Amino acid sequence: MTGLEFRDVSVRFGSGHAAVTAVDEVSLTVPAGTVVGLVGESGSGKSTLAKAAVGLVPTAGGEISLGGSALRTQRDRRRLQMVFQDPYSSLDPRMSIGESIAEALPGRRRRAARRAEVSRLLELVDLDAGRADQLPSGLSGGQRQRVALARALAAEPDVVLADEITSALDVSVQGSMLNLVRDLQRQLGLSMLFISHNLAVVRYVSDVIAVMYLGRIVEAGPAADVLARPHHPYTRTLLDAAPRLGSSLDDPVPADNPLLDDEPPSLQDPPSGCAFHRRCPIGPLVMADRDVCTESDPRAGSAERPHHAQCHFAGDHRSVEATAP
Ligand SMILES: Nc1ncnc2c1ncn2[C@@H]1O[C@H](COP(=O)(O)OP(=O)(O)OP(=O)(O)O)[C@@H](O)[C@H]1O
Repeated sequence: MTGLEFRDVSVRFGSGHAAVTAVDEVSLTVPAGTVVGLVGESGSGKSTLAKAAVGLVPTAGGEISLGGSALRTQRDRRRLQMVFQDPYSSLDPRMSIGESIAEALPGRRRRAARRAEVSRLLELVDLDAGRADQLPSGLSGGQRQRVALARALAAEPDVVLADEITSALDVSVQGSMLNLVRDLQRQLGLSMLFISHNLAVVRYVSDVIAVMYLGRIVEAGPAADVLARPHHPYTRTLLDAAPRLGSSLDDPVPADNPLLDDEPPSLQDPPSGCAFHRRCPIGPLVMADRDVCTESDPRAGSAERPHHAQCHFAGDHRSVEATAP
């Protein structure tokens, strides 16, 4: 079982002058039993990549496979379950939470068996089984998001795609949601693509971190490695901007810091060479070689190593800075 694999996947929206490549030849694997954190600014293409996997947007190229087989039909894609940011709109307000979860259970079951399974799932997400008959309106945002997660798990997915599942929650309950994700991963060996624009959140749950910028994965690797030795200047910028989480999540998750204070370039008119060169903090330090950053696309040089980055100076920044005048 190789997990979920994106190979050279592209997604385009619009046509003619208005065309944008929201996902640009992305390759990424979510190995079985692993949480892969996908981080990047708003508009970098994170949601679009996940939506392509579940068939909500069509791909313009590449292949998405699960366990080594290409996902082609909606039936194949049911092995993936997506949980969205907004727990208010993702549950039917007229259905009890028990009914919502039961609806996602595969196969036919007797009533008592369904109820038992719903109870098990509610308890799995730390909700009292006695709540099964409540309507979502009786629940807080954090509780609804737990129900949304239970509903996703009810479908017995191979991979859960969690898209900003803590962003709409009160800062004070984000920590317990992240703890739940971590517990579930340990308990069930869950495979997850965990999307957030907040690196402080991603670092808490992820085994692997992938960094997305302007439709591309610009760096990916084992989480500890990426955090300790970021190869790409964009990742370093995100790290500098991310408030640190302590070793325990008893404290609320720190509020978001703006990642960078300027806007990312337009997808309609992407920069030449390296897509990050106009904002790159090391650009001015490597003046002599700067043509390479403005003229040459670094992706051509990136290797398929466990920790890799699309930067002409990947891994060299510290020495570049040390030798800069
Ligand atoms: N249905 C669509 N039609 C046209 N453009 C779209 C569509 N969906 C997304 N886009 C564009 O694709 C780009 C990537 O958007 P996407 O939502 O995937 O980014 P993101 O990294 O998930 O950010 P956010 O957290 O803000 O959703 C953006 O420029 C967005 O405007």
